[in-house]
Amino acid sequence: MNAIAPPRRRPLRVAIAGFGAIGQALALALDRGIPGFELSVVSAREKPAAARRMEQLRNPVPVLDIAELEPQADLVVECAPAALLPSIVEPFLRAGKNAVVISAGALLQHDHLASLAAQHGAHIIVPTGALIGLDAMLAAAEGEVTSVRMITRKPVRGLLGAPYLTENNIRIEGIEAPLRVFEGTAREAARGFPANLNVAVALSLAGIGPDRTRLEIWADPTVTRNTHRIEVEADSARFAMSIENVPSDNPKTGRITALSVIACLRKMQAPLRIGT
Ligand SMILES: NC(=O)C1=CN([C@@H]2O[C@H](COP(=O)(O)OP(=O)(O)OC[C@H]3O[C@@H](n4cnc5c(N)ncnc54)[C@H](O)[C@@H]3O)[C@@H](O)[C@H]2O)C=CC1
Ligand SMILES: O=C([O-])CC(=O)C(=O)O
Repeated sequence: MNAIAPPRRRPLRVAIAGFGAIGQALALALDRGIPGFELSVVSAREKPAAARRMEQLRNPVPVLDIAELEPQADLVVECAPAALLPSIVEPFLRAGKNAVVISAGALLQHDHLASLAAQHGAHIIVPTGALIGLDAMLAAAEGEVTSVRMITRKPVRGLLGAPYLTENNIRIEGIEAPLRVFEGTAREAARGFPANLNVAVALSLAGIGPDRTRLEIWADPTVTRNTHRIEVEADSARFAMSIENVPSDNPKTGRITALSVIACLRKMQAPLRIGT
């Protein structure tokens, strides 16, 4: 007797909102093939430039405005400037569709998004991104966590333009030794460094929240990589981890970030899923 073949589900159509360092790398990966997904549409600020970048794909897709994405896709991957987060994900959540969010820092200013997802049976998924160890952080947070501390060191050009530096008149151009530019909570860091500290917010959401997660930021002319060290004290374990990220075309963004999004999508459809 022939075995009955399981029904073949059609691939999930992916919209990429933001066609920059992360968006382009993800588009190329989807174009090469991630099982269970197909790229259906992207959004970019400058359409002619995006159309030129689209030529790198074997199967080019339309470049539309953010407001036009939802009907064209089953899932959105947000990889745009943080301020655009609500306009990108709200239409998808309202339609009961999932959103992968990489501008994690902006979630703190828009906590209605999680309620919106719950109301419509949708999910917001935050990949580990440029960080390390969210699996251990999530597991430890099932028990008692006493402290979470993160120390970030970035080359000067990875921090230039951060509102906290401007508001506090902190000049980092031309410094010759490491300078600690911030000490505070993940919530304060997200406000002051919106394009730099998504990782601290992701860590805090996995662990003990943005008001108890402590953070130091150093502008460091001696490093070439964005470096994050995490130190956690919990009743289940003590752990310390660090990651040194090779910058992508965008000096503020580590190359591993796009790879984390690709791995996150792959895991969503995988028959065998590894990690918390
Ligand atoms: N969670 C994490 O670990 C990390 C998160 N990030 C965050 O991810 C986001 C994307 O980062 P990158 O790809 O490096 O940025 P990027 O600056 O290279 O790309 C952003 C893209 O969004 C596009 N864009 C701007 N306005 C738009 C509009 N109105 N409509 C459509 N597209 C628009 C820009 O043209 C640009 O191509 C940023 O918010 C960044 O802070 C970055 C690194 C790590
Ligand atoms: O390390 C990186 O590549 C980026 C980073 O800090 C962030 O956006 O949180």
